This record gives sequence, structure tokens and C-alpha cells, in this order.
Amino acid sequence: MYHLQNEPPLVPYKYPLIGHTFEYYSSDVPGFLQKCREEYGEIFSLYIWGSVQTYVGVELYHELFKNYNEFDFHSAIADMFPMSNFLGRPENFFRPTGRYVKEYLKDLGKYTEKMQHEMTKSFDESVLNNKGVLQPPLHTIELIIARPLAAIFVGDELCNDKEILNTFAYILDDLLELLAFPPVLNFIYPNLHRKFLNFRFRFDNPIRKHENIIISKITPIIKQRIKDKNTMGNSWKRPNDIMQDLMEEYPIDENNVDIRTVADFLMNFIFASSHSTSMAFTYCLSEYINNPEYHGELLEEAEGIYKEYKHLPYYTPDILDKMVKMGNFIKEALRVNWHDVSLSHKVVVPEFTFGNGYQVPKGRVFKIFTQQIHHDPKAYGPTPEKFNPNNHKNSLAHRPERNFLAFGMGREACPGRFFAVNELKVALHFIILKYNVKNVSGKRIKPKRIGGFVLPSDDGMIFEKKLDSIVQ
Ligand code: HEM
Repeated sequence: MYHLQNEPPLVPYKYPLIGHTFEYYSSDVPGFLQKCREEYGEIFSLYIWGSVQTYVGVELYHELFKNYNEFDFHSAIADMFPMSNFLGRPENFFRPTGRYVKEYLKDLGKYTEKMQHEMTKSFDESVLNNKGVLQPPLHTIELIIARPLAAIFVGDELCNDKEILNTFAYILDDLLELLAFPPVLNFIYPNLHRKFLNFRFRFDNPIRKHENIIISKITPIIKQRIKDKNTMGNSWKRPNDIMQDLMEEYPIDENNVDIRTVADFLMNFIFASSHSTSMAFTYCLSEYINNPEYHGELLEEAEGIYKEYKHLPYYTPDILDKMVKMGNFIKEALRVNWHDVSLSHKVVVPEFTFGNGYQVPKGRVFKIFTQQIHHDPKAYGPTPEKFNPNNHKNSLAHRPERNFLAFGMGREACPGRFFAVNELKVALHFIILKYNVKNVSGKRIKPKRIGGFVLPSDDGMIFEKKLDSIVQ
């Protein structure tokens, strides 16, 4: 048991054990948290699913990121999403994933041609196959995004393989379906839910199904690559993809690599990149439909760039940097659609003392009230909920800011953000050049909100070829 002198106030609740759980999940979460802030101040705790969680907003959240040796985001994620347990690996086995993404995607130019080629092909084909209507949009967009990602992660040989694409697109959805089960067991004692998940996953583990698909598909290709390298000598051309990087990271001997480890890291790459990029893509399209007043300037920028560089086979990263209005638009779409609560962190030292004197014990989970940070009138004016890409005139889309946390912040900010923004720019650039876009309902698109999470609307999107497009 801990006894700290100066804990943040615990908001009073009526029912023991249940605490704030039902109030939180049945309320308008930002409204509820705002009310708690007004009554209890900039830091306070709630009792949810059998444990105390502490909430911080714009004044204090940066202390979590600055003190990264004291607050760990990996162990907070592992409580909800114990990836290493699911795959029978030691606790911190997948920690290098962030470092690998940073290293392998450092040179953005390496993958830009492949990404552009596969992204545009994948989008156009999906629109054609779905007769111009994507409904619900996220489901198809996940499959669209799967192809450029597969080309870069596992290479040209596999990026048209239906089973692999399905795994790229839906592995996280399959898992979330199981993980969505509310952690009611934690009412009995903390962490029982995690124990239950581990037990359950021993019998029905959707990750193993996808792991087996990946292993069965990559094994013959890995074997062929090793054979080619060993027999071709100097004429061997190193394949340009992340699977090759991982093969070199985990060799066993001259003729073998640790294929299961390569597959498991590939899965971690997919977890981090596929769903997040698909959600962002869907939000950008929703805001494009919601805000026709920006169509003119976006199209003008896109046509200017297309005319200047259409003689090139693809846009280099320098050219993508010229898509400034598009970058601002993407950043604003992420700002206004971001989760109300996100970026959980866990205290991993015996206690931590904030600058304002409040103390918290080891094991305490922190949640960041991101809606309040993304809608701070000091940063975004008196109507912060209004969509306005000019909010980001002086700031690049991938850059975290005090009031923009969609890519996290500090040492652990998303290492894939430069690549993700370029993917979104390429996709949206060609969409606005080639298609008129509208939604099925004809109403303003609003995201779904579930207990602090924000998810894209299911409202269908309609893509009609522009007859006067300058792209053939
Ligand atoms: C628009 C798309 C994306 C969004 C909004 C996004 C957002 C985030 C956020 C919020 C975090 C947590 C950062 C923190 O806690 O401070 C994160 C972590 C991470 N992201 Fe992204 N991400 C996106 C795309 C990608 C892509 C394309 C990749 C890889 C190719 C990627 C790889 C990762 C990895 C590996 C981590 C964990 C970092 C670590 O372990 O240190 N992300 N991302």
C-alpha cells in the first residue's frame, strides 16, 4: 500500500467498486471531464473499471512526455493490448519496433515511388470495384491502404496477394473485436481482465491466425532471397522493403533467418500503421466533404503541382513538401477528429511529484484529455471546434505541437508520422484531381464517440470521375 501526502483529488462517487465507470461511459466524455476540471482543477482522478486513473489536460500533460523514464507509454498500452503475451514473447520483446520504424523509414525517398504507384492504383481499383460508393468508408479504406503498405513492408512479390492484404487491412479490427469486451473483471481485482484475455487467447487467438498467414507467405520468399544472395554474388540486387531489413536484423546463420521473429515484427509494423493511417485518411475525406469552401484552394495547389511535375514518374519527398495547403488540411482533419482521451501513460517509479506538488504512486495510469488540448481557445480562437486549416499555417503536418497531439509528443512521438503524412498527401492529391466527392446522407459527417474514443462515421462516400480532370 502507498501513502502519499498530496495525491490529486479523487472525484467523489456514489457506488463502491463501480465508481465513475458507468457515469463515464454513458456520458458525453468531454463534458464530464470538463465539469470535473471546473470542480477539482487541472489534475484529478476517477475510479474506472476497478482502478484509479488520473487525468491531465493542457497545463500538465507535457510533464508526462518530459519525464519519460518515470512515465511509460508501452506498459500502459500493454495493459490494454498485451501483444507480447498474445504472441508468447517476453514482456519487452517488441520495444525495438519504434526504433526500427525510425531507422527503416528514415530515407523517405526510398519508398516514395512504390507508395505512390500502389496507393493510386489501389484507390482507383477500389472505387471501380465498389461502383463509386465506399460504405462504410473505413472498411474499404483499410483495404486500400493495405496495398501500398504491403508493397513497402513485404515487397512486390506479395503486395497483390489477397490473403496478405486481408491480414494487413483487418488484423487489428479482428483483435479489437475481442478486446472491446469491457474489463468488468477488474471490478473483482485489478489486472484480472488482462489475465482473462491471456487465458482466452490461448484457445482462440486471432493473431496466431494472421501470424500463420504471414509466415506461410513470407517463408518461400525469404528462402529464395537467401538462395539468390548466396548464389548471385556481386550481381545480387538487395530487395527494397522492410522484410529485407528485418531479415538482416534476425539472421540465424548464412542460410537461415528467424522467420517467426521477422513475421512478428512485421505484425507490429502493421498494428502501428494500418488502422491509424486508414482512420486519418477517412477523416480527411470526411472533412473534405464537410468543408467545400476549401476545395478551390486545394485544387489550385494540386493542379499547379501536377502540371509542373507530371513529366516525372512520381513525386519525390521534396515535391510532396510543396503540398502546403494539403498538409494544413490533413493536420486540421486530425485535430478536430482526435480522440477525446488518449495517450495513456503509466508511472513506473515508486512515486512521481508534479511541478505543482501533486504526487502519484507507481502503477498509476494517466490519461490525457486530448479533446481539451485540441480545442483550447488560446491556441485555436473562440470557436475552436470550427474546421480551419489556416490554424496550421506555420507548422508542418507531421510536427507535434503543444496543442496538437495526434502523433504524440517527445521521445516517443510516432516514428511513422513523416511517412504517414506523405501517404495521405499522395492519396488526397490524386483524389481531388480526379474525383468529385460527396456523402450518401448529404448531411455533415460527424465521427462516432464511444467512451473517450472517436471513430469515423459509417456514412457512405461517393466518388464520381471528374469529366474535366487534368489527370488522364
Ligand atoms: C496518420 C497516421 C498515424 C497516426 C495518427 C499515428 C499516431 C501515433 C501515436 C499517437 C503514437 C503514440 C505516440 C506517443 O505515445 O507519444 C504512435 C506511435 C507509433 N507509431 Fe504511429 N501513427 C500513424 C502512422 C504510423 C505509421 C505509418 C507507422 C509506421 C510505418 C507508425 C508507427 C508507429 C510506431 C512504431 C509507434 C510506437 C513508437 C514506439 O514504440 O516508441 N505510425 N503513432
